[in-house]
Amino acid sequence: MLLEVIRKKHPLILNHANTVTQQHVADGISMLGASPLMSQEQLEIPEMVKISQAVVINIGTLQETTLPELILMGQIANQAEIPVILDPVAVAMPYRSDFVKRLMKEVKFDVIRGNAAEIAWFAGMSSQGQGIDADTRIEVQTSIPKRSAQLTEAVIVQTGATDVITDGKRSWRVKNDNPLLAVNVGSGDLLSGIIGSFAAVTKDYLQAGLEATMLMGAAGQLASAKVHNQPGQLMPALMDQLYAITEKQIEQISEVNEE
Ligand SMILES: Nc1ncnc2c1ncn2[C@@H]1O[C@H](COP(=O)(O)OP(=O)(O)OP(=O)(O)O)[C@@H](O)[C@H]1O
Ligand SMILES: Cc1ncsc1CCO
Ligand SMILES: [Mg+2]
Repeated sequence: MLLEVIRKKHPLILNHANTVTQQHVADGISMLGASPLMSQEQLEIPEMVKISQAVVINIGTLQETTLPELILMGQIANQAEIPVILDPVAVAMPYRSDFVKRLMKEVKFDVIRGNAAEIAWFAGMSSQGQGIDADTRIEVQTSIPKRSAQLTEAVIVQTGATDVITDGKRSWRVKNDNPLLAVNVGSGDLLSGIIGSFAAVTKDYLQAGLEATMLMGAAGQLASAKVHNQPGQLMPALMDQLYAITEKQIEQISEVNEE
């Protein structure tokens, strides 16, 4: 298991976060044992990527003027062979689709983490979801994330009531009992940062995606049990669990099936 490796190595995770949830992302990465760094300035990107062990690009509050910075971030990381994770927030909206196409022309992404509507877009399916939220009707078909993985050559982590982790050949489902996570804006962004933390300590990005998703699911369940249906209390409780959770607890709590 990789969590103990993260806690020992304390890898540096460079994030282009969105401006809505970046505090949650930074806190979560730090609580679980890695080290977050947020940057949005193109001129410092080369020196920042150089000291990082993973790069996470979240397009939640994208701007046209930041595209060159994101390309530079991704390209330097690609050259340095450190993992690059994409969180394609609301990618099915036409302008965002175009933005991500231009980004993916220049940058190879190792892992893409999104909800079902976002992941379906990479498979050529045109559901536009509802802004940042997925259309839950298309959530659990493994064939769609598999196709997305094959077309992008990235590991796909599709989140929802059931999470799917796939490289297009092997696939796992992780079942969640955490509806409080779904209403907390930024839990997906946080998971993308956590995936960056796991990918930072292994070249097996499929395993990184799986273990990160299991951690989030297990920590989410422990936190949900503590806050008694008060979703506003969930984020601090989740942070406490990310800090304290053990690999043994994750194994005991997670409901994981390989397909
Ligand atoms: N209906 C649900 N039941 C249980 N868990 C869920 C449900 N929907 C999402 N989750 C969990 O919530 C976390 C975030 O996934 P979600 O699909 O909501 O991401 P997202 O839409 O990108 O969120 P955001 O944009 O707010 O960050 C994941 O860990 C996922 O397992
Ligand atoms: C609400 C919202 N809008 C843009 S990014 C974001 C956070 C969820 O990704
Ligand atoms: Mg999202």
